[in-house]
Amino acid sequence: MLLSLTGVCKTYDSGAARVDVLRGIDLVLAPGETVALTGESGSGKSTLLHLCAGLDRADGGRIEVAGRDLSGADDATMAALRRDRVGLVFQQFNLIPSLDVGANLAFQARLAGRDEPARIATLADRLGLGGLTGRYPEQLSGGQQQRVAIGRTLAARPALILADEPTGNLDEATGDAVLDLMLELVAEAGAGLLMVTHSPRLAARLSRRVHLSGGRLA
Ligand SMILES: Nc1ncnc2c1ncn2[C@@H]1O[C@H](COP(=O)(O)OP(=O)(O)OP(=O)(O)O)[C@@H](O)[C@H]1O
Repeated sequence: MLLSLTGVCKTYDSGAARVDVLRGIDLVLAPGETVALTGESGSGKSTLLHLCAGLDRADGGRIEVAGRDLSGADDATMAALRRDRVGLVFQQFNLIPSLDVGANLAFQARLAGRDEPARIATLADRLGLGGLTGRYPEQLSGGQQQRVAIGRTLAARPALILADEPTGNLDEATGDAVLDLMLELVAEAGAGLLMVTHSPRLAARLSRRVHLSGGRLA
């Protein structure tokens, strides 16, 4: 299984306020599956995604990513897992401003030890960025920047992609086009995708939907 969560709990304890955000989450995601994670604002969607990415730790339960148990993993192991197996796409594009589009696209793949210039060029073309590889992020529109962010993630060939409202900053038509492309590329790679979205319309495009409410998934 690509991603497996069993009885995952998370509590935030900020002084007097104690919030049980996740109260026993069970979820499995197989290679090739695309799962939409919906839920009201504050229901814990980003928290759940961060736990799966090893950016934060659960208080209870078990999370396995690509067969590796995250509970006992140290920070270096978590970082290596993010570098080699997990791709993250966030609403903020997080591109590197001092690198041009081509270098941004190649950056994570290089970190993961996958220096594949021909693949990067193909990805850039597929993403409609072929003529823009010499530009810098500030010279791109929001939709173009998000396509670079998605391309950069996919270039590293992650087994699992975790996306937090990846098209949240884009207008509907651009968001639809970017999601189409992302789903196409994810399917070709046989990767798994867990995507947070507020949009039932976008959620309907994925192979499965789960809803977070009251700290549990339904
Ligand atoms: N570091 C933190 N310390 C304390 N409370 C936190 C922390 N991070 C998140 N929370 C709280 O945990 C709850 C879940 O937050 P989270 O960001 O996971 O929700 P979300 O479903 O992603 O929300 P949104 O859809 O608005 O982005 C919220 O009540 C939030 O205030």
